[in-house]
Formats: sequence, structure tokens, C-alpha cells
Amino acid sequence: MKFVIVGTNHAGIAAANTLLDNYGKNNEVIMIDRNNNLSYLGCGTALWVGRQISSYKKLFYTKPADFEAKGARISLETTVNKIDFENKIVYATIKNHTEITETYDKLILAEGSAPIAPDLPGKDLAGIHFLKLFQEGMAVDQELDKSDVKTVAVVGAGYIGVEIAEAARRRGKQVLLFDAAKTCLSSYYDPEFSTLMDQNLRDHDIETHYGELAQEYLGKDGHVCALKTNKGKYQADIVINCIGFRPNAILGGDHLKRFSNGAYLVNRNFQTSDPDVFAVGDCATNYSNALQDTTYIALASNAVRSGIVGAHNAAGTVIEGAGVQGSNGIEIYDLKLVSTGLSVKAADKFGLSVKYVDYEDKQLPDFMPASENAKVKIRIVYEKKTNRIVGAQLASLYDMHELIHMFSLAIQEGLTMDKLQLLDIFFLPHYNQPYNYVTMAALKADKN
Ligand SMILES: Cc1cc2nc3c(=O)[nH]c(=O)nc-3n(C[C@H](O)[C@H](O)[C@H](O)COP(=O)(O)OP(=O)(O)OC[C@H]3O[C@@H](n4cnc5c(N)ncnc54)[C@H](O)[C@@H]3O)c2cc1C
Ligand SMILES: NC(=O)C1=CN([C@@H]2O[C@H](COP(=O)(O)OP(=O)(O)OC[C@H]3O[C@@H](n4cnc5c(N)ncnc54)[C@H](O)[C@@H]3O)[C@@H](O)[C@H]2O)C=CC1
Repeated sequence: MKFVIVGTNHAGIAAANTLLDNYGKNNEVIMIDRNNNLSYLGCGTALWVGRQISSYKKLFYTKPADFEAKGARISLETTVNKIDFENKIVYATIKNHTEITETYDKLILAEGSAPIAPDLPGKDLAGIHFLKLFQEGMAVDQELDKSDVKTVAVVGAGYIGVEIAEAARRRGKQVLLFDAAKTCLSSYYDPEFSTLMDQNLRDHDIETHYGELAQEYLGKDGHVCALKTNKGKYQADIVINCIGFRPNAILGGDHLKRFSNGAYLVNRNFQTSDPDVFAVGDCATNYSNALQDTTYIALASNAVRSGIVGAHNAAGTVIEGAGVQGSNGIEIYDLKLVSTGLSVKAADKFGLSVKYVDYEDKQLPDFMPASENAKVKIRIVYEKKTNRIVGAQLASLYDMHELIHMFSLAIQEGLTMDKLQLLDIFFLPHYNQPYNYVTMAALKADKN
């Protein structure tokens, strides 16, 4: 059988490795990507740009030769322009001049996502940046090296915006962070949690501007010099836009069914509406266990898992994905926020009627050294009708992030709040308290 994979970043790589490691013999695997690099972990961009790690080099975790050694044919700097789904032919161009075609038996689309570009006056000025590719991270890094770049405006206080705001501040720049919402990270956390991060940002001299919509990039001599919003005009030497991703699902044209945001609509096997075409990663939908419905969540963690499941199904092993919770986390100047499933705000948006319980306590008993201890704030969100756990959020200076995986599993398995109350959670003073905040929150929850 011949497999063609379009897009060889995280989802495409996972799909390729699954095919090569499990079905390599007698099968042909062709990998095509328009970029000149693969496997860049954008997740490390802010760490590198903020000099918390010394080099970007290890943000790449594989290389073309690794796939060639396993028998794949890989073609970088090759753009797929068109797919003839009826005759199963992929049309591509190598380095913008050589036209090639590839036939396939099974096609895996892993086209990923692209940053949303606000269509504002001045958008073509120099000094306006996005952060997705390695090359874009490098461009921002080089800007921050310039002594005449003193003020950085970051538009969008989601994950990328907050992380790059910290990085630019660590590089000694004055940073202004804008978001249309009332807090940062508003798609992931309820205000009781996101405002902790807002305070943390302000404590580190990052100027936050919420409820402000970017309206225009103002320029001087072809270079951006200010950002105009609905509330004011702010001088800025560069602007970094991070207002979310849109699925990069172009090649399917009218042939493949779509989700509301344009992503390829896939079933739980990551099969599209064409049985010989699979779509994985940021270009495709996923199944939300909290909503018990189709969703779209752009994350590397989802991309990798969908690549594995999609490839097995493409090769004829029928397996369903486990669904996702959109588990995520962030650490900025030592403050850690992690969340999984739905916040109260997100549940409201999707029309799911929920209750929640909050609890706050120190991680360790009081007799432990204060320098090792910190308060942890937890919120557990559960469905009103069934008491099914649908979300959790945690915030602390203490590194409690692993706990969110337990809530992720609880949501995946449809656990109800009563199961948490008497869960056997071990006690060791080095790690927690006998009356720990998970048990206490579960006991406190209103289950009627
Ligand atoms: C700065 C930053 C930080 C992030 N941090 C995190 C994090 O901490 N945790 C997390 O889980 N996620 C994080 N993400 C999100 C994560 O990077 C994405 O969800 C992930 O890259 C999706 O992988 P993918 O393979 O589906 O798509 P992509 O990474 O978008 O890859 C798609 C590939 O398809 C290729 N392609 C597209 N169209 C064509 C075509 N027509 N022809 C040939 N090739 C094509 C592209 O060149 C690209 O290589 C971060 C993203 C960024 C930008
Ligand atoms: N730690 C992690 O898990 C990370 C995950 N990612 C993922 O990468 C993807 C892209 O990240 P982001 O670009 O940060 O998207 P995002 O969805 O996290 O945040 C976008 C932000 O932009 C704001 N916004 C939208 N339009 C706006 C406008 N016109 N003006 C001002 N603000 C506006 C939104 O309110 C939102 O807060 C997301 O799926 C994210 O989850 C990215 C970085 C880290």
C-alpha cells in the first residue's frame, strides 16, 4: 500500500513513525512538507527567546534522515497545490519550480494551522510579527537583539502572547500586552485564576491592556511605530500578533466535510468524509469528552496522538482515539496555571449546565519549610445533571502540574464527583497533606 502524508510536523511525524514502525514492510511512505525544517517545538520559542534556555537547537527532535533510514521518502520545501481525490493523485511543486505528482492508496492530511492575521490598516509595515514557524521565532529573537527596539506591543494575551510577553520582558524590553477579553488566558481559565496571572504579569512590569481591540498599525518610513486600539494609541517599536490559530485545511477543497471553523471533520478514527483520506493534528477536529461532541483544539499534544490513531486506521487497524480534554498549562515567572476540560465560562459558552467547587490550601503541612511550601488554588467543574467531572483548574507557585492529568483521566472516563471524595490519595509530608485540597474540595462540593 502507498501512503502519502502532507505536512510533516508533529502530527505528520507521529503518523509517519506509526506507519514505518508498525507497517513498514511492503508499504511505501511518502512525506511532503513545504517548510525547510521539521519537528520544531514552537512550545519552546518563548523559553529560547527569553533566554531561559541557551539555544533553539534542541527544539528540533528529529530530522529527514531518521525517516529515510526507516524506508520513507521525504521531500521538504515541496508545496502540495492540489489533490485529485477521484484519481488519488497529489500535485506538488519542489522549491517553487519542479512540478511532481504522487499517487496514493491512503492519504493523511496533516496541514496544521496558521496564525490568524488581523486585517488591519498598516498590516504590511515592517516590524509586525507572528509566532508559529521557527523562522518567525528567529525573526522576533533578532528584533529583540536591537538596542533601538525598546517597546514591544503583544496583541493577544492567550498562551503565545503571555509567554512571549514574559520573554521580551526578560530581554529588557518594555512590554505592552493587549487582549480583547477582560483578562489574559480567558479561553482556558475562569477569572479567579486568570487574574492571578494578570497580577503576576503586572508585578513583573508588563503593562496589561484588556478589553482593547487593535484597530490599526501606525507606521513611519515603512516601519511600525505605534498600535492604535479602540481606547488609545501606543508607541511600539515592534508588534507581535498572537490572536489564535485557524486550521490550515485548504487542500480538501469542497471534497471534504468541514467543522464550523473550517477544520476537516473527522470521526473518532480521524477518517474524513472520504474513506481513503485521514486528517490529523491542527487541521482536523477532535472529540471532546467533556462536551461529548466534536471540538477543535490546536495543541501539539493532540496532534501527536491523532497522528498515531489516524495512521493505524489508514493502515487498516481500526482503533478509536480516546478523545481529548484540551489539557494545558503555563508557567510565567514561577506562577503555574494548569487546566483541563471546561472552565465555568467555557461550559456556559457551550450550553452545558455546570456547578463548581473552589478550595485553597497549602500544598504541604505547616511544619514543612515555608520556602518549599505554597498555597494551591483549585476549581473542579462538574455537570449539574449528572455530577460528571468536566473540568479542573489549578494555580500555584508550587509545582502541582501533574495533578491535572488525574482530572484529565477523570473526564475521559466520565467520573462523577462522589468518586473523588474517598479516592485513596497517599500522604507524605514531603508532598502533600492528609486532608489534601482535592479531597476537601470533593467533600465540599454540592452534589444535589
Ligand atoms: C509559539 C507556540 C507555542 C506553542 N506551545 C504549545 C505548547 O506548549 N503545548 C502544546 O500542546 N502546543 C503548543 N503549541 C501548538 C502546537 O505547536 C501546534 O498545535 C502543533 O504545531 C500542531 O501540529 P501539526 O503537525 O498538526 O501542525 P503544524 O505544526 O502547523 O504543521 C503543519 C505542517 O504542514 C505543512 N504544510 C501545510 N500545508 C502544506 C502544503 N500545502 N504542502 C506541504 N506542506 C504543507 C507545514 O509546512 C507544516 O510543517 C504552540 C504553538 C506555537 C506557535
Ligand atoms: N502552553 C500551551 O499549551 C500553549 C498552547 N498554544 C496553543 O497554540 C494556539 C495558538 O495560541 P494563541 O495564538 O496564543 O491563541 P489563544 O487562543 O491562546 O489566544 C488568543 C488570544 O487573542 C485574543 N484575541 C483574539 N482576537 C483579538 C483581537 N482582535 N484583539 C485582541 N485580542 C484578541 C483572545 O481573546 C485570546 O485571549 C492555541 O491553540 C494554544 O492553545 C500556544 C502556546 C502555548
